[in-house]
Parts: sequence; structure tokens; C-alpha cells
Amino acid sequence: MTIVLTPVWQNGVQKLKMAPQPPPRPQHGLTPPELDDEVHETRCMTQLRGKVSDIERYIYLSALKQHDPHMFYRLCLKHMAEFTPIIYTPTVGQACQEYSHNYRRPEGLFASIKDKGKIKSVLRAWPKIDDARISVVTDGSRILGLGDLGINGMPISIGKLSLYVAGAGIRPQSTIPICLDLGTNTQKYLDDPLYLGMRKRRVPTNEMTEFMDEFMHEMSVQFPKLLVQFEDFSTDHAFLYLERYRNQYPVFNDDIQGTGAVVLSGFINAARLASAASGQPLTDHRILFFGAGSAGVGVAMQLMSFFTLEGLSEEEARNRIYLVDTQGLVYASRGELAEHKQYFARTDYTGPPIKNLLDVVEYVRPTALMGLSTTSGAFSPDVIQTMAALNPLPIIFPLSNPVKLSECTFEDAVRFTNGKVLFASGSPFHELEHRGQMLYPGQGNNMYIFPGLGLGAILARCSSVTDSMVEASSLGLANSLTPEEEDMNLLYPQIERIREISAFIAMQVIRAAQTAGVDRNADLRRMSDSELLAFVTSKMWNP
Ligand SMILES: NC(=O)C1=CN([C@@H]2O[C@H](COP(=O)(O)OP(=O)(O)OC[C@H]3O[C@@H](n4cnc5c(N)ncnc54)[C@H](O)[C@@H]3O)[C@@H](O)[C@H]2O)C=CC1
Ligand SMILES: CC(=O)C(=O)O
Ligand SMILES: [Mg+2]
Repeated sequence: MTIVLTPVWQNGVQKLKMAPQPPPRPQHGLTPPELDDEVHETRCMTQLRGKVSDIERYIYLSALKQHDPHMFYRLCLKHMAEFTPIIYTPTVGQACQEYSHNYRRPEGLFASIKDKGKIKSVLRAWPKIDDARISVVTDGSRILGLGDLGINGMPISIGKLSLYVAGAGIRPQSTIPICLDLGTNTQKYLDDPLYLGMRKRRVPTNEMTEFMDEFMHEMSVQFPKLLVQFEDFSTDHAFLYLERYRNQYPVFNDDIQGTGAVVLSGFINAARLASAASGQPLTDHRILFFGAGSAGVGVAMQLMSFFTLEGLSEEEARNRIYLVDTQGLVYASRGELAEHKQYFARTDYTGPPIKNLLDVVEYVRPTALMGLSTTSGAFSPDVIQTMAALNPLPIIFPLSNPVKLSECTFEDAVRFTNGKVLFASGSPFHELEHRGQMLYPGQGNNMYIFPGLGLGAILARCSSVTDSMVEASSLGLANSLTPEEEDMNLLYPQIERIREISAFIAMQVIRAAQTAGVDRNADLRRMSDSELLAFVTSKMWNP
């Protein structure tokens, strides 16, 4: 039985109550006599498409998910390309920003710093403790590229988990969206009378760490089969808590590891095409990262394995990577650097700071330009034109979310390279026609990775999530293009195939877990690859 959470008002306090989900086929007499499932699909799609704005469509789908989860997920799977921009980026960004205003009912767990010492009781409020398998946990401190949204970050956890259900067939009742309330430093929310979170600035890191230690411990006690996905923590805390807990609990950070994996996968496919066009060996690629936060550095770390898999040493691989932050090119003699940037600081440059992106591009002469900067339009026409002048087929990935923060649009990338570009963005753009040819943008978003990575980790009952499992998810994705998709020069598979892709990724992840010895489901070791793939597919929940 699937459960939904319905609000119950008691003494003025809204509480969670478990209610049985309406059965898929309601009793005779309770529905119109000629209600037909297929016609009802058309009716729901007509209602959805009749809404006047994306946020209205988001609110409609959110209600549909609650009243009729089977219909919601069935439509989601059928219309993946239409649904993801609504339930996920970009619209989920707006849903977060307006969460306190549009709030209707509880859909997840909230643990506040005020619960320190009694987090256990908060977690025990969750109705389906035994079913819990995957939780997306955010503290709202860096939601997409939209900054510190505090408790308004809840919809990002909800949206990611909807993709777990749709994309990997995780059962809806096995998912727990969590938003931690540790304050917010955004004055607008502190002043907003409708703001749903604590009206305090963020607690200092030492206090947050005490809270996180208790939270993670209680999570592992209350939900012993749970995998935790950290989402949209500000960069310092993203690295801190991933390192602190990754060997202790099954946990991964989506922005560092999921993004690293998805971009490595797209880069592998793009680099092959770019090298075929330039005649340069794969090991000669030079990658410039514009943005050196958790996502930029996470992706840079993961892209190291592109070069090491091609036979380069760690040092040689690191040399292929350049970072740019708000102060320009990141190099060792520039001055004090945040810890997460130090590994990639260049030691072969000692001159004055190179601040302007165009100047950095001219100095580095990259074959690939990655944007993880939250800076809309940073890939200006002259930057894109210079990339095109340097490379027959430049790789340009503006990966910041949501769409309005993308470093450039697909249209600009096509226009200023004359259609000769390998493009992937974090949020979706439409395909377009250029000189009689259809060109398709890739979506380099971790949504291709986390459903399959999570499913694999859950089925193998992993004690931790290793780097090798993350790399396996990436290579699994890179190898999942069909011949037709390769003919279309796609860098990522079509999103409509997400179930098939997630099953394949999950299988690769399970094998990597077995090799690393972190799997606790020994039965899977005895299966052949085809048996394992069939097993993974059989475990997927279907609406
Ligand atoms: N495509 C995907 O799957 C993912 C995309 N992202 C996106 O990546 C972006 C960054 O995320 P985080 O690294 O966590 O954020 P962050 O705020 O920690 O990092 C941003 C980085 O960009 C740099 N930056 C900002 N403005 C700049 C400017 N004008 N010039 C040069 N550098 C500038 C900052 O110095 C910092 O290094 C967000 O928009 C997020 O939505 C994050 C995760 C996944
Ligand atoms: C996609 C994602 O995780 C982000 O933009 O933060
Ligand atoms: Mg994220």
C-alpha cells in the first residue's frame, strides 16, 4: 500500500497523519460511471496544459501526486521531457523560492536546530519507518544557483525523490524528503511574515556539526536500510559532511559526486567527437572550469578519471584542469585559497591575476569550457567565438541551474560557433534548426545519475558509497547511448529511456560495490550480468 501524508490540525498545529492512498480503482459508485483510465490520462494532461504558468503546473502536479500517485507517475513516465522542467529544474527553483507562500500540506520531514538532543522523536514521526530506503536531505543553503533559501529548500528534496520514483522505480513510500532548518542568512525570508522556517541567521559550523552528528546517527538507527543523498548544501559544508560521514554511513553528495559523474559521462562522449574532428589525442584535452564551488570542484575531481583511464598519471591528469573563481584563474601564488580549490591551483603560472574569462580562455586555450558559476550569460559571444576559433568542435557545457542562470543559451552557443559545438546544459533547452539541420542540446544534469546510483546502492545494501561506484554510474551512462542516439550526435541518452538507463547504471553500481566489498546482499554476487539486470528491473515499482 502506498501512503500519503495528510495534514491534521490539532490545537492549531498541523501534524502528519498517515492515510491510505486512494485505491487505484475506487469502489463502484464513488466515481463517475464511465471514468476510463486512458481518457482520464488525456483529461489530466489537458488540465495540466491549460494552466497559465509553470508554477501553476507545478502546483497542479503536486496535488495530482498526492491524490493519485499512480496517475502522476504514469504520466510522468510517458511525458518525461514535458514533466521534468516542471517537477524539477527550472520550475522547482521557483517552487522553492515561493514555498512559504504556496505551502499547502506537509510532504516531508523537517528537523530544526531546536530539535537538537531529540532528533530521534522527529524521525519517529515518519509514518513508514520500515519502508525507508532513500532520503534526500538539504539544509536549503544553496538551492540550485538561487542562494540560501532556508526552509524553502524542501521542494528540491521532493523533486529529486519524484525522479527516483519515476526514473528508477523506487517505491514512493520508501522515499523521505528532508529539509533541515538551521536558519537562513537571507534577510528577505527573515523579514517575510509567511516564512515557514526559524527566523534566525544560520548557526555556526561547530553547532551545525554537533547537530549533523546526531542527525546522521539517529537516521542510521531509525532507518537502518536508508541511503542518504546530501543535496544543495553550501560548498564548505558539502565537502565537510561528505568527508565526515562517507565511510561511516551509506551517503553521497549529489552536487559533488552525482554532478561529477554526469559530466564525466557527457564529456567522454563529447571528447570522442571533438578529438575525431581535431585529430588530437584524447589525452590532449584541456578543461577550463568557470566556477570553483562544490559542483565545479566535484566535476573537476571526477574528470581526472577521464585522463587516468586513458593512461595518464594523476599529476598529468590534474595538469589538464584549470579553475576560475570570482578572482579569476586559480593559481597557487595568487594568495590564500579555500581548501577545496588548492588541489587544482596552478603552479605553472605566477604572474598577475587573470580575471577576465576571455583572457583566461586565450591563456589556457581549452578544448572544453564548463560553467558551474551561477552566473547568467558569463559565456559571452566573444568567449564562445574564441572557443570556436581554438577548436573545430569546442565542448561548451553551461551547467548552472536554473535556466535563467545558465552561462549561455543553446541558441547563442549554436549561433556563435556556427553550429559547430558540443553542448550540454544543466537545465533543459529546446532543440533547434541550424542551416537545415536539427541540433539537439544535451542536458548534463545529475538527474541521469542519482536514480540509478541510488537504486544500485539500495539493492546491494551498501554500507558506503565508494568513488568506484560513482565512476561506474558515470561509465554506465556514457555507454548507454543507442546507435540512433549516436547518429544524432547526442551526448546523453533521451530522457524517455530513463528507466532502462537507470537499470543499467544500477547494475554497474552493484558490480562496483561488490568489487569494493561494500555490498551486504551477497545473493547478487552469484548472478550473471543478464540475471542481475533482470533482477534490478524486476525490483522497479511501476505505476
Ligand atoms: N548540472 C547539474 O547537474 C548541476 C549544476 N549545479 C549548478 O552549479 C552551480 C554552482 O553550484 P555550487 O558549486 O554548489 O555553488 P557555489 O556557489 O559554491 O560555487 C559557485 C562558484 O562560482 C564562482 N563564481 C560565481 N560568480 C562568478 C563570477 N562572476 N565569475 C567567476 N566565478 C564566479 C564562485 O567563486 C564559486 O567558485 C549552481 O548553479 C548549481 O545549480 C550544481 C549541481 C548539479
Ligand atoms: C541539479 C542540481 O543538483 C543543482 O543544480 O544543484
Ligand atoms: Mg543540487
